[in-house]
Amino acid sequence: MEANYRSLEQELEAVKNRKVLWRKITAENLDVDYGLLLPRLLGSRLLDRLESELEYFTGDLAKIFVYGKWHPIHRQQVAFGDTGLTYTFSGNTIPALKWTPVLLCVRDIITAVTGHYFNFVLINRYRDGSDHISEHRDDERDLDPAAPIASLSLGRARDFIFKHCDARKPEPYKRNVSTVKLVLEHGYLLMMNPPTNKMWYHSLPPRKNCHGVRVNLTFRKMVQPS
Ligand SMILES: O=C(O)CCC(=O)C(=O)O
Ligand SMILES: [Fe+2]
Repeated sequence: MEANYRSLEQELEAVKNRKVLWRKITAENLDVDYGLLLPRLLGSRLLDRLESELEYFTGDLAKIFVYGKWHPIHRQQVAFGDTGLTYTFSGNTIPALKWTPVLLCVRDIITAVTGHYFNFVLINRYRDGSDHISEHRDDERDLDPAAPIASLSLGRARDFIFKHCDARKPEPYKRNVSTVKLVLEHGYLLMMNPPTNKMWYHSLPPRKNCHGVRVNLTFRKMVQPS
């Protein structure tokens, strides 16, 4: 009775030919594309697989160092990538674990659909609406500044907010630049294209009434260790 059964990897492979209908959103120095990559059931199958096979970092790798103190992160986190890559952000350095077959498969479909190459993925797991990520820019030295970041969302939909750096400044430097809000939904891919991460902060704020897990995969291009 296996004739009609296709493995997750085979199903993902078929997405390589998918024509994503992108919605482009632009503002001053902000350039993002947003579109459905994985049909609902396939997205759920992928989420189930990640939920059963991923183990998230613990201990020092699940902390950040800000304002002179170590803090636990308000979400779970793990990273995979090419051998030897590390990612230093928020005062901590995390290593890339060896790619799993399914993560390589997802990376390759994103490359097929977008034309961009990635050697690293940071995975964030939000257990419920109290897990979140604060305003930040992904502009670290380890990242290739000319490459986009591809962010795949699975599970519970969450608000995602972009804020221009000048809108965060104190008076009289502050400028009134409107925030850009998106709801990141199950199966959708968000491309953050340069120079977005130079000028715009982004966050996934806590949402008290949101119950359920969200897993987000941000595929990135790191500059190789020299
Ligand atoms: O969970 C998300 O959608 C975004 C995560 C993020 O911004 C990051 O890992 O840098
Ligand atoms: Fe980010």
